[in-house]
Amino acid sequence: MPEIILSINAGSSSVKISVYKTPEDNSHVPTQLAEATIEGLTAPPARLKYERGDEKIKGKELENVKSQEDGFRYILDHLTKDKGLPELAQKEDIRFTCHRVVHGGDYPRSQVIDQETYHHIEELSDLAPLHNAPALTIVRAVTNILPHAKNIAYFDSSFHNTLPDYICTYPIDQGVAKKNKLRKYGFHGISYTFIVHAVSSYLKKPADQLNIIALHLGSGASACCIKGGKSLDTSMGLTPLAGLPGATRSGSIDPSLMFHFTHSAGKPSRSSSEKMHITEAEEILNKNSGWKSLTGTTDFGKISSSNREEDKLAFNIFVDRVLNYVAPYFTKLNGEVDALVFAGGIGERGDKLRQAVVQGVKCLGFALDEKKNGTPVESAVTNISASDAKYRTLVVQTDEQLEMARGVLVDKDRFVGKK
Ligand SMILES: Nc1ncnc2c1ncn2[C@@H]1O[C@H](COP(=O)(O)OP(=O)(O)O)[C@@H](O)[C@H]1O
Ligand SMILES: CC(=O)OP(=O)(O)O
Ligand SMILES: [Mg+2]
Repeated sequence: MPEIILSINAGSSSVKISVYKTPEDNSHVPTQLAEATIEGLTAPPARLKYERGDEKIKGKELENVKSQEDGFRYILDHLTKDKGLPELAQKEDIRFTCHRVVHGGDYPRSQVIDQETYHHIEELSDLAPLHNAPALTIVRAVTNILPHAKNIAYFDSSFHNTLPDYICTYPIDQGVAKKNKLRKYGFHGISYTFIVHAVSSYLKKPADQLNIIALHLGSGASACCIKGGKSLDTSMGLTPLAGLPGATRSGSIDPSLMFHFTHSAGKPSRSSSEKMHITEAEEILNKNSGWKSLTGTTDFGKISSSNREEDKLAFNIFVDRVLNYVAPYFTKLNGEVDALVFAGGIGERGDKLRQAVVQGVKCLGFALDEKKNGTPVESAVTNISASDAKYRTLVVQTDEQLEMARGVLVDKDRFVGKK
């Protein structure tokens, strides 16, 4: 009998939930029944996008949805009330819930969320202040509302377990580093796993032979150097703050900057609560920096099409910081690159940004077909390279929910029997 999988992706500015049915055969291909996205949590009012077959809702404004948990509750209600989705007429129909958890510490793969895993994820919350705590509010809501469903955590950090020691070690006192587990972890790994699978089937090349420079550019943005299908380097670090700037995040800055920014940097922030213990410095760099601090908006679509000086500056900063990773990753891969991949909300929809980034690495042999780049992407993988480009540039419509649902089918036996 087909079973229902609810796949939940709590991003820093959005909640995306997809509903799948398990296949009748032994394939690892779930069938998507519906997909709901609530975007704009950092630029209210939040908006709903819903797709089930031909039924589509686009941009419905939601006044009372302010957090990832509100978003989850709204979507669950919407799904169970949707008469066109008889497979999910009642909450009890849901057998598996997958949760995207950004920081998984040393967990090398997905885990059933029991008390031990829950507490471990909670302990890691301080290292992903915009993510782990909101994801756990959803886990708690699921435990209350759907007590019969099996909760499984998929970690953004697991994909980067292959980082070599010379890349994930920070040059600081190693006693302190080991005791406090201070190292580069890296994130967006569920998306990078999807990208590897998608590019592998698009190019008909085995995943373990693929070399990719991948850019996941959304509210949070990161770059990943993928060698032989595995993470060799990535721009995020101990936390998702490092590397590229984002909607509300500064990205990498001189670590001393905070000492000069405010003297109360080390004090608990006003929003420190039982759920989130962060200092004023962390609050400033995670929640009050990035595009929001430069331009007043977190909407990179608006920034890209604006002529205001502050928007142009933000755009140029992003292009510059992205380029700071592309050429070094190209050399780390010895120039043997199957594709430069753009993904995430900005990577998939930001044609102007793609154009500027690719222009910046033109000397390496990347070039875009302007028409293909300017056409909204529709398939999972779209080749936007110019016909005479030496290297391929692809846009991948990443789907973290699908990647997690596939994981359930692959690992079902491991989950069964464990509560
Ligand atoms: N047309 C567009 N051009 C560039 N950026 C866009 C466009 N539409 C949306 N975006 C940006 O995509 C980002 C959201 O990306 P997404 O990956 O969905 O976010 P999250 O990190 O919450 O998962 C937002 O910063 C939004 O402004
Ligand atoms: C890890 C991270 O920054 O995720 P998101 O882009 O979804 O906020
Ligand atoms: Mg995201």
